[in-house]
Amino acid sequence: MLRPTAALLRPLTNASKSLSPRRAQVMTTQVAVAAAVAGIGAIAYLKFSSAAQPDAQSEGKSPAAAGSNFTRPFGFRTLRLLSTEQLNHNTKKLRFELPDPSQPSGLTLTSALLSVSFPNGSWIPVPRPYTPTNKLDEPGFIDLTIKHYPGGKASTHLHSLKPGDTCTFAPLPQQFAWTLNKHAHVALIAGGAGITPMYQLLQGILDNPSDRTRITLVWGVNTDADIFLLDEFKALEKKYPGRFKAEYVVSQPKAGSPYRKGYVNKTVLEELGLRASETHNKDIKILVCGPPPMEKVLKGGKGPFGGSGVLAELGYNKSQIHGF
Ligand SMILES: Cc1cc2nc3c(=O)[nH]c(=O)nc-3n(C[C@H](O)[C@H](O)[C@H](O)COP(=O)(O)OP(=O)(O)OC[C@H]3O[C@@H](n4cnc5c(N)ncnc54)[C@H](O)[C@@H]3O)c2cc1C
Repeated sequence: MLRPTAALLRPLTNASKSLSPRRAQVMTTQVAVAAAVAGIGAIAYLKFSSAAQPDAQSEGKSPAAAGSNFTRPFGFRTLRLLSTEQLNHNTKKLRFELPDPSQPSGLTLTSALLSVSFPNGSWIPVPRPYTPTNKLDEPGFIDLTIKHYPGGKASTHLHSLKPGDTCTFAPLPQQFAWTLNKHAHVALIAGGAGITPMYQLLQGILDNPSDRTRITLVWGVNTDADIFLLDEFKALEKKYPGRFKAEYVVSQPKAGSPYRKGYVNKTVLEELGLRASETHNKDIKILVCGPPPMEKVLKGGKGPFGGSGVLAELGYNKSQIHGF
């Protein structure tokens, strides 16, 4: 899984490694002081820009300057919440206004934003990545689909926001770039809120008339009530027969549930035609996004003793698999 803060600090750590021990120590101290000062400044900036209700807002304009959506990595933007929609018992769609209402976000497929919030007026920023789920060419807004984890710092704060409130975001460096028609088939295996990058990607693929990639979506959830986007997926299956198929796997289904019961395991994936040896999987990419236990079962554990996962047992090699 992505570790945004580690990625931010990596260049500083690498720079100090190549110097003599004494210089490195002095440099490290200077860098640490500079980083602390910059950090405090950045926190103050983010805190006040997040909390601010600038004059522009009272004039009905977005808090950030117009003409500049997310075009630079780590270019922070404070966005105003336009509306919220409850999608199921624990998931909300939050629509934020972009600084330039005439332009789309500027994000590319499989992008995520880093949200920086200050829950309950705290001075300690809580950075968390979220994946926009609206079509990326839509101008003027981004939608975030956020699951509430009880006690979760960022998700509780974001679920508490009301239209007019603001939150600060920056684009994260892309971990996986989608290339048009590079693969004949893509299998998207999601668990819980891990559906969001899959939804962003599959909309981008299917909306692009030049992209012919076939998509199999497998979404594992705990209960029937956890499923949302059902109508959207049904409509896409109808619009793209033979190209898009969604399968739901529910670990604790209600009586009479129409969905497949259990976890996303080897048997389920075999039954869905996802064995590597099958002819239609000759040129396949497997993308996985879910809670750590699910990712471990599918991709195997980390390190030499991590063991192989279900996808290796199905015949896939590491280069065919990407985890968000
Ligand atoms: C690249 C990327 C994109 C993401 N996109 C989205 C998105 O679009 N929508 C979305 O809702 N989330 C998304 N997430 C997850 C999100 O960043 C947060 O981890 C999540 O909202 C929980 O944060 P929190 O501060 O509320 O919880 P925390 O305060 O960090 O944790 C509180 C409790 O929740 C549990 N918890 C936290 N995260 C998870 C998890 N992922 N699965 C199971 N239990 C968990 C913890 O065990 C803990 O007990 C994404 C994560 C990554 C890495």
